[in-house]
Amino acid sequence: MYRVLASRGLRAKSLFDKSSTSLASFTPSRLNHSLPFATVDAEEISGAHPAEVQSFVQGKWIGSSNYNTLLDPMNGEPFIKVSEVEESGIQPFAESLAQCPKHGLHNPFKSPERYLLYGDISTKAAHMLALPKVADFFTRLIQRVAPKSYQQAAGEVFVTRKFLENFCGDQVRFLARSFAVPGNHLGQQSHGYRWPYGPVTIVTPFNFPLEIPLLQLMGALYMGNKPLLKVDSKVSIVMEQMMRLLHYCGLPVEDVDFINSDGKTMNKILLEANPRMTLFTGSSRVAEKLALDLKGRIRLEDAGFDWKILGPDVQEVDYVAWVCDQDAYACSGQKCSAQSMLFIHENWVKTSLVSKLKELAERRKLEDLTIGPVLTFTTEAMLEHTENLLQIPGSKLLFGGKPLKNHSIPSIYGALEPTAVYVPIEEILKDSKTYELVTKEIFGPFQIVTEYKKDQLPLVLDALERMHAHLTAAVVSNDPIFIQEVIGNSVNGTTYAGLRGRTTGAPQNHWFGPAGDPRGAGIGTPEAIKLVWSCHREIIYDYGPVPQGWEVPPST
Ligand SMILES: NC(=O)c1ccc[n+]([C@@H]2O[C@H](COP(=O)([O-])OP(=O)(O)OC[C@H]3O[C@@H](n4cnc5c(N)ncnc54)[C@H](O)[C@@H]3O)[C@@H](O)[C@H]2O)c1
Repeated sequence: MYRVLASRGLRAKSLFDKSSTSLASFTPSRLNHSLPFATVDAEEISGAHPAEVQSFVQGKWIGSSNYNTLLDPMNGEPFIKVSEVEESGIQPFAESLAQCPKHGLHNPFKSPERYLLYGDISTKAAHMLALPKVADFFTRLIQRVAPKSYQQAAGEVFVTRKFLENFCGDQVRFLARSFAVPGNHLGQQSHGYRWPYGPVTIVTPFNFPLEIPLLQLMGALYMGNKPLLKVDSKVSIVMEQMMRLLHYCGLPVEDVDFINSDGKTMNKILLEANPRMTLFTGSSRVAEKLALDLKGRIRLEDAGFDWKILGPDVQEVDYVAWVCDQDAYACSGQKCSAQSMLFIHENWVKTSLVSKLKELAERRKLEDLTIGPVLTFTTEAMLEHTENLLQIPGSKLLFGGKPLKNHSIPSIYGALEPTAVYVPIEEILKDSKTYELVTKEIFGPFQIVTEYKKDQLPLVLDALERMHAHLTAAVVSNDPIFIQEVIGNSVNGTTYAGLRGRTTGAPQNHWFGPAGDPRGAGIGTPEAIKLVWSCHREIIYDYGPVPQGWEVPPST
């Protein structure tokens, strides 16, 4: 079986290997009828034509009789059947991971040609994603399962492509660059190497169905690990199709396993298969549980309660209002980097900023998915949270706070107008119960707005100090002294500073991840890949010669 599958992998690879013309001839017009890797048509998936999602283990696609039937978030039709592995079916996944030694599939001393192989796979996959038909396929597929505007979904595909372009050619081997330091005597030198962990697991959430899993998966592979990937079943169809594209681009079939399961089953695999490293992206609740279960062998990208501070210098009100709207409400607020809390300096309060923000939020509409279903909070839960906040003295609803109208979003999901609640800064800090209520992450189109006077910056900094999650932040000001003070007194891992500062944006060209936690992971850049997916190994060469006339010295 292994041989058959391996040769299938090789056949797929040879489509490219014949000559570079095979890619060139893969033009949009040829793609009009079908994509050579895809098993679904993003447009056709429906209650009448449900799609099926499979898992992949030990080189083959597998189904199961245990289906998780997903409802179309736009109309409630049962439209995707995810064949989920049950606890009784985890053995092949654990066995497959166990086949990979701790020293990985490759490392600087073993199979170095695989660094080049992954440069080639990245080149081919990037070319594929650059084809308009393929980019459109993934954009639409993302939209079907994690409804967001076409532009937002296309942005995810674009970042994924750019990331792959960054690791073409020799760039994968450069990730494993080592260094050497001269030793104490002739023949001695110490060399520092980036070493893989071997068998690893990746667990990712629903909100970026392509970008998060693909970037982490490739990072793990580049450094020589063998990953088992689990994506939230609500959206795993996207990565299932991407796995097929990667196989088409020459990914060896035995290098990655892909599992669909619920959280409990995945937890069991993690305990039984004992991966050497796990990358978890998702809620803090699950992150903390896994950190204990896995005895710390984990890196985390967890909750975001992301803040933006508008500094004392008021400029470009229209632009800043627009960025605030995008940060808080694009993807219906379901970005881990979404603006959760806006601190407005009194100088901005005198401007039309909030009314402009309201206007921009109110032009969002379901038809183009600039506002849409919320996948992990119901409408009732978000309305109840709003009500609780409005009990705080001095608080008020700035806009929103009502369910969306005229839709067929099923009630298991949320449908809320873009919402902003004002809470006075003194009240936010008054007691820990209020603080916790105000800083609860609502993964939907929801933000807290507060104001501060020029002598109240210490209160703002105190509010930041008390937060638990330190993912993204923005200091919107061109005043270097103000920026210095805020940055010097805070910790968020991805912080934008300057008039054009935003909280969202996880492109492939800068680090994205939390700070202030030794378990914190990163995504996107060479530094993130090296930190998350490799450890340091030092080899001290000491060849000699032993000095002439050397004698056994006294013991020490
Ligand atoms: N920091 C980041 O980069 C980042 C990125 C995206 C999302 N997030 C966060 O993710 C959260 C939203 O996602 P969610 O609510 O779907 O997260 P979640 O924690 O419920 O689920 C994330 C993944 O973990 C799996 N899972 C759940 N329980 C598990 C268990 N016991 N063992 C193993 N796997 C388990 C789920 O099936 C899913 O695949 C938000 O808090 C958001 O801020 C963070």
